[in-house]
Amino acid sequence: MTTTALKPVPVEPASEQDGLIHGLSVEELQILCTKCIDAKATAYCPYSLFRVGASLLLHPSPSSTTPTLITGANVENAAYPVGTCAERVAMGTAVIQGHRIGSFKAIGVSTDMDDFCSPCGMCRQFLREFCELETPIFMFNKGGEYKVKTLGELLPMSFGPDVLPSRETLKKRGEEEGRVG
Ligand SMILES: O=c1ccn([C@H]2C[C@H](O)[C@@H](CO)O2)c(=O)[nH]1
Ligand SMILES: [Zn+2]
Repeated sequence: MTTTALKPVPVEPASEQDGLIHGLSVEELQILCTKCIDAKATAYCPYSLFRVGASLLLHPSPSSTTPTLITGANVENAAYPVGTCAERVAMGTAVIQGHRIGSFKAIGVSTDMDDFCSPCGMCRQFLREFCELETPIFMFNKGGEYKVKTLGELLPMSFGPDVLPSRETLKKRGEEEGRVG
């Protein structure tokens, strides 16, 4: 299932350096855009009828000749809150394939709207577990135009695994304080 590739066009100045857009080549940005638009077609959203597609671009491995992407789409449920967003479906898929922090070069999100849809708060936190704060999130509208923000911009002063003391520290502290759990 493929869409005619829409050309990604920024609607705001995007950071460009050495011919790269937020660190992505024109080819990588094109495939990030195409993949999240294609993924949108796989959404299960009979309740909201609001299709969302997400794509995760992996950092290239030394042996890879073409960009590698993992995709997801929103999956809803008759019990509405049980439904899952496209971003978490994509990231969950990546995680079970063994990817972790350091794997992800960029994230793409697309909808059928003229406007730009940014990941919800729950997805921002979910992504925070596995992405650097510098990771760019490209938000594409239905025409392939985009706005881009880093995860850190979308989730300032965030809480992440780095904040938690190690299990060893917690255990030791618990023992010192005479706590059981
Ligand atoms: O960034 C977003 C925002 C919403 N949705 C989904 C959740 C629900 O299925 C539908 C309407 O909120 O869109 C996503 O997948 N990603
Ligand atoms: Zn979400």
